Amino acid sequence: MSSFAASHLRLVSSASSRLHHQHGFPPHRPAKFFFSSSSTSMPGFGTGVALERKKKLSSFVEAAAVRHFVGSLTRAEGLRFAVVVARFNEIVTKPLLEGALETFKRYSVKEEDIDVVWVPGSFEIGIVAEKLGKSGNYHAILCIGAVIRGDTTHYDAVANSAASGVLSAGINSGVPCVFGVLTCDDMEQALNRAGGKSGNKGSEGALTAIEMASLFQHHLN
Ligand SMILES: Nc1c(NC[C@H](O)[C@H](O)[C@H](O)CO)[nH]c(=O)[nH]c1=O
Ligand SMILES: CC(=O)[C@@H](O)COP(=O)(O)O
Repeated sequence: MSSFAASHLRLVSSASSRLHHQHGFPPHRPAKFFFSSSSTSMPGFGTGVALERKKKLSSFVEAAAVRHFVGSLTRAEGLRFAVVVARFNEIVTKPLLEGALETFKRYSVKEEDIDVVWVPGSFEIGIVAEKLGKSGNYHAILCIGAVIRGDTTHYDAVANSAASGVLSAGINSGVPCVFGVLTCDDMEQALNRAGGKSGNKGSEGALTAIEMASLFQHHLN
């Protein structure tokens, strides 16, 4: 398992209903908005170490009452995803998509819970992501593209539009939209990030999509 995934697993949320009752917060959203099952704790929470530190560090006492909400990578079953992929620079976006699909599979997302939508270029990703988000059919949308610098300022326009398009799609639809669009100076940089020596950013994007989908579905719903 990658260190990225391992750190997610360590960060599984924990808090006790005792704290909930003690502090009576949030008054309007009781159990449902609260932590879900996990025996794994934030480091130091509810342990002898925490009690020891409580005595020494009054600020830690306050910190112990703070509730942490983190999406889980191990509760992906049943979550539905769309992947919006740009055909432009397909030699890069195809391996990014493959990396994403492999990662979804590895984290127990079923093939029938994933739809892949192709668009001409990264500029077109945002509008499609927003429509998919608003459809109510998906828990998260992963956006994949590769913008590679040319001779003119066209690169900046496409890269910035893709970023703001994906951001707007998430905000306007209320569904997490993940930015898996490479913005590279040359093809070598792009291929290195599509399964080459710098990893696969499509795979990383899938992990982010699972975490965000879980956060929304299991904690913020
Ligand atoms: N140059 C790149 C583009 N350009 C195409 C645009 O995304 C768009 O399809 C066109 O302007 C029509 O609206 N797309 C990329 O994904 N990557 C590029 O490097
Ligand atoms: C986005 C690009 O880099 C490319 O398609 C445009 O290249 P150019 O700036 O050389 O026209």
